[in-house]
Amino acid sequence: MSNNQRARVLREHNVSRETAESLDLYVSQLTRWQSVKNLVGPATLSEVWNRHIADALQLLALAPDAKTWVDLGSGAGIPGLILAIAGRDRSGFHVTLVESNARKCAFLTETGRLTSAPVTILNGRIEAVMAEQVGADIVCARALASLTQLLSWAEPLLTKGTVGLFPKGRDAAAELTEAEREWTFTRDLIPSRTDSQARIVRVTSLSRVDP
Ligand SMILES: C[S@@+](CC[C@H](N)C(=O)[O-])C[C@H]1O[C@@H](n2cnc3c(N)ncnc32)[C@H](O)[C@@H]1O
Repeated sequence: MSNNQRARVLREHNVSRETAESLDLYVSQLTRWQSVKNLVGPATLSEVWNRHIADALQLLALAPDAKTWVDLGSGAGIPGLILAIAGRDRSGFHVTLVESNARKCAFLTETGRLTSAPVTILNGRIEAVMAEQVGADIVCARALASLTQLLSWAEPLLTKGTVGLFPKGRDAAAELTEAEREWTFTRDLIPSRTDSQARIVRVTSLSRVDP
């Protein structure tokens, strides 16, 4: 793991010493659990600061005033747990992590506790818990499903004022075209800071296309 990569990410995201220490703890937990639980793609661990930490942190800058976040299909806590660690000094900051896999939830619970991250971990299926998340400021999800599926899951929130932030790869424009067959929404395609081909889709004011 490159110390240069770590230093650059911490500098570019203006991370405090205390938060850097907690992110180090997150990385050491991820590395320790990875050997037995395979939480992230094995090839990505050597680039964890850019591929995972910076990729998550860039979302904070897109919603500087948001306090309540919901991360769908959180996996190893990307982006949700990383956001909670970085945002934990902000008053009222809280992230709900929704993850159906129990062993990933065990990792999230232990690592959330060790890093004092303001998280609630919901070990269940997204479709079963969305109604209780209405009113959140932001819903996000990385590497989970097509944009059409994400909008469908997040409909109870996105139709009531929540903003969606969905990191997507190079097919973001095609995913938007497909989603616009079923949904009407306001959207921006924001260039990713970690991958020149990737985009973050920001969605607001969702409604279903009239049949
Ligand atoms: C490919 S992983 C991505 C994890 C993480 N967001 C990331 O970017 O590394 C997708 C995760 O979503 C979870 N998942 C898939 N469908 C789900 C559902 N319907 N409800 C809750 N979690 C789900 C899986 O267990 C898995 O951990």
